[in-house]
Amino acid sequence: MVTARTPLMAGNWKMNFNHLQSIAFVQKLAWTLKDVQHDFEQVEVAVFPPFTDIRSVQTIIQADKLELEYGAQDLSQHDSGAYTGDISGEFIRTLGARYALVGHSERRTIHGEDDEICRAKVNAALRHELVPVLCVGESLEEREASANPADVSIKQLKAGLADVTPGTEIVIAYEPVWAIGTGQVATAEQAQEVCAALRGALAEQLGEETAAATRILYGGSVKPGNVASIMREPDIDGALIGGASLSIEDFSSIIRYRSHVGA
Ligand SMILES: O=C(CO)COP(=O)(O)O
Repeated sequence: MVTARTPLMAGNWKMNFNHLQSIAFVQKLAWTLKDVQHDFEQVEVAVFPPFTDIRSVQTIIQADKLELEYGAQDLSQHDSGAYTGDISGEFIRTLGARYALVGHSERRTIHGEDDEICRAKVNAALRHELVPVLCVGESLEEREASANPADVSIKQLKAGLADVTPGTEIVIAYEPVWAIGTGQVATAEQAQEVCAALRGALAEQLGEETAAATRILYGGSVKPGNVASIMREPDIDGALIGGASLSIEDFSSIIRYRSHVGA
């Protein structure tokens, strides 16, 4: 059973793996975790496949009774109708998904999604009983231009959660843009500083109780070699992993960070 702030290791596949590859990957991941006797009560594992893979991932997880969770990488802010190319939260929920990413920096920069769109998408996810994983984070220019590295993330968090009520399950992912896909991971101290500030902002917006129960993930060049030090920080409750989540070896090693020497 997943309880509040059970560490969450989430693999964001981005636009990788077609549905056949996704089947092979999820089966192999499940076997690998079974082999190492992964304890799913200690660490929750979720994958975020492309939309076209979700049905296949659902079928494998249900057929083999796997304890993996899954979610979508995005969703429409609309529920149905004339929105060519959009995917409704209702469709995603009907496929048994638990999560939906909102406002990943690649959506914000490549697809022009601003805070208002993210706010509408958070609300759409909640309307359809999906847990929104709101992604926030600053670019290098924004970090250098600001006295407080958490400013941009706090602004994005407050805007995205503007309509959320206390006690609602949400997940926050702090992903500094300069650390995504660059191999330049934030130090554990840098990540902790912003995640602690985000928890403070959550407390202001939704109250202490919700802030204390909400998982805040770090994302940006998480690898087997750096995950244990990141996970030692008190305000970091998991990781959102891009590149390394496409390798069974790396992703399962990240999931098993507790077994790393010195962890
Ligand atoms: O964007 C990310 C996850 O959402 C991070 O990607 P990388 O782990 O490849 O840096």
